[in-house]
Amino acid sequence: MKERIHYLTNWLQDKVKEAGANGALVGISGGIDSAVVAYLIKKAFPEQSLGVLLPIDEEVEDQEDALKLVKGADLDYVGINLTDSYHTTRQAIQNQLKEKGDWNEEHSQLGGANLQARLRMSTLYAVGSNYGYLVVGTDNAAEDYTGYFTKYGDGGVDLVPLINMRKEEVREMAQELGIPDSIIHKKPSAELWEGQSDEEELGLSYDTIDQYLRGEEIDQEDQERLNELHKNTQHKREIPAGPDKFKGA
Ligand SMILES: Nc1ncnc2c1ncn2[C@@H]1O[C@H](COP(=O)(O)OP(=O)(O)OC[C@H]2O[C@@H]([n+]3cccc(C(=O)O)c3)[C@H](O)[C@@H]2O)[C@@H](O)[C@H]1O
Ligand SMILES: Nc1ncnc2c1ncn2[C@@H]1O[C@H](COP(=O)(O)OP(=O)(O)OP(=O)(O)O)[C@@H](O)[C@H]1O
Ligand SMILES: [Mg+2]
Repeated sequence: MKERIHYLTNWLQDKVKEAGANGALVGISGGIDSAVVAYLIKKAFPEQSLGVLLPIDEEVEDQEDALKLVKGADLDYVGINLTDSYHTTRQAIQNQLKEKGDWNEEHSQLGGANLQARLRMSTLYAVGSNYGYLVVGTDNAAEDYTGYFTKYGDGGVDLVPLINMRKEEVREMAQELGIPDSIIHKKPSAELWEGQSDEEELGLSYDTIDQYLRGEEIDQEDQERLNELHKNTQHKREIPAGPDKFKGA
């Protein structure tokens, strides 16, 4: 793991240099994926890295794990509360669509969740452009394979250092980096609604997804679910589709 940490640190330095950028930032949720990225960018750019805390329906001061993390990593940080922006935008959308008679209540939870992820993405880019920093994402191999991220939300980033790492490898790296156990053993959650759990929503455990990613066989029912998730989210792993060049007159 030490070598892999060294490899990713060098890779981050190379990519930032290639881009002519000054450093890197990451959104800090208090979960393990952003914790590992936080430690990596601090190693790569000790004086030119930033953690960004973006609570929605919570005060910055109440983001205990996120604050513990940035302090433990000795990472410079900023907290920007997006609660008002989120509710104002969501309410405006809902009001107008209700007025048109088109509001779809069934889609509203997921719509709100994805709006949160995209507001965070817009904020990270605005902060990044202030410092000349690249936006570093936290998606791992399991999330990438299942498409478990918001297109242009948490998936909208410049660099994805953990993209080849299974969740078990992220945990192992977190241990090596000295990330607190309370963060490592926390139940994975996007926290986009009350009680959300990655594994419940996916219908698969990370252990099962990791097993598949290690090239091992998994239950047929799990394999079918995994195939369905992967197939339905293919569009998220590609650049937007455009037609072939028009060859007519
Ligand atoms: N075939 C296709 N070709 C091109 N575009 C296609 C498409 N099918 C859908 N789309 C587009 O994609 C949209 C659906 O994708 P998307 O907007 O991403 O939304 P969707 O995949 O429905 O939901 C995002 C999922 O990621 C999870 N998530 C989000 C954020 C963070 C985390 C976390 O772990 O922290 C997890 C979230 O809980 C949810 O399960 C559609 O509304 C449509 O615009
Ligand atoms: N409150 C928040 N403030 C800043 N960034 C956030 C916040 N919530 C989510 N994010 C960003 O969205 C990313 C996706 O969340 P995700 O839940 O997949 O990762 P995680 O919380 O780090 O780990 P885990 O998957 O184990 O919960 C986070 O890693 C983080 O960069
Ligand atoms: Mg999380």
